[in-house]
Amino acid sequence: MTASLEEALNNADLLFSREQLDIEISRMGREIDRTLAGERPVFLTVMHGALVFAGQLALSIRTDLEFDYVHATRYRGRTTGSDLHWLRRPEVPLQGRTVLLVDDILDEGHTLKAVRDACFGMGAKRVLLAVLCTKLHGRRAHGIEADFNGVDLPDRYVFGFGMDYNEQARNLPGIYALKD
Ligand SMILES: O=P(O)(O)OC[C@H]1O[C@H](OP(=O)(O)OP(=O)(O)O)[C@H](O)[C@@H]1O
Ligand SMILES: Nc1nc2[nH]cnc2c(=O)[nH]1
Repeated sequence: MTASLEEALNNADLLFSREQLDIEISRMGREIDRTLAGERPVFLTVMHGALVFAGQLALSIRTDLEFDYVHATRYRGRTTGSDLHWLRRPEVPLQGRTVLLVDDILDEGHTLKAVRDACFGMGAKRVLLAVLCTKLHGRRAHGIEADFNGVDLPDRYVFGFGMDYNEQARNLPGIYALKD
């Protein structure tokens, strides 16, 4: 049975506060500006998880951005991933464009790998990956890593700051991890 959010919080640790994440996201914005060197990218948010992070990251980037979003989900409210379901593909033409792909978490990497490949399939010339957090373990899909990363995480299920615990907790202002 699904635990309530209260039960989950009683069985979780706060890993990163909002204040700590604010600092890292501002740093990422500066790094992204330097890398873009004035080029206007498609800022492609992967819904739902990236919603909170993407808004804050966009405000930390000074280069102008063209917004679009995709909706792809592999976990669908559960704590283990399965096959990827596309609910929305990019609308903005990506031919010849640099895409800044924005997601909350790089875990096993299957989601971002599939979305990145889809962007290349639509003609993107370069796809840069920006994630709020990266989970450290040996299960990453081959050939996927973040170009811009906020914080590293232990190998535990996390929620908050856009990430869900059974579709709860996305608006918690920090990253929490379930105890093992
Ligand atoms: O690296 P992976 O193991 O593929 O996992 C990362 C993905 O999992 C989460 O999405 P989820 O499928 O939970 O959908 P959501 O964004 O709606 O929460 C998260 O937002 C990433 O997109
Ligand atoms: N909420 C959440 N989504 C994920 N997607 C992949 N890993 C995770 C995780 O630890 N938490």
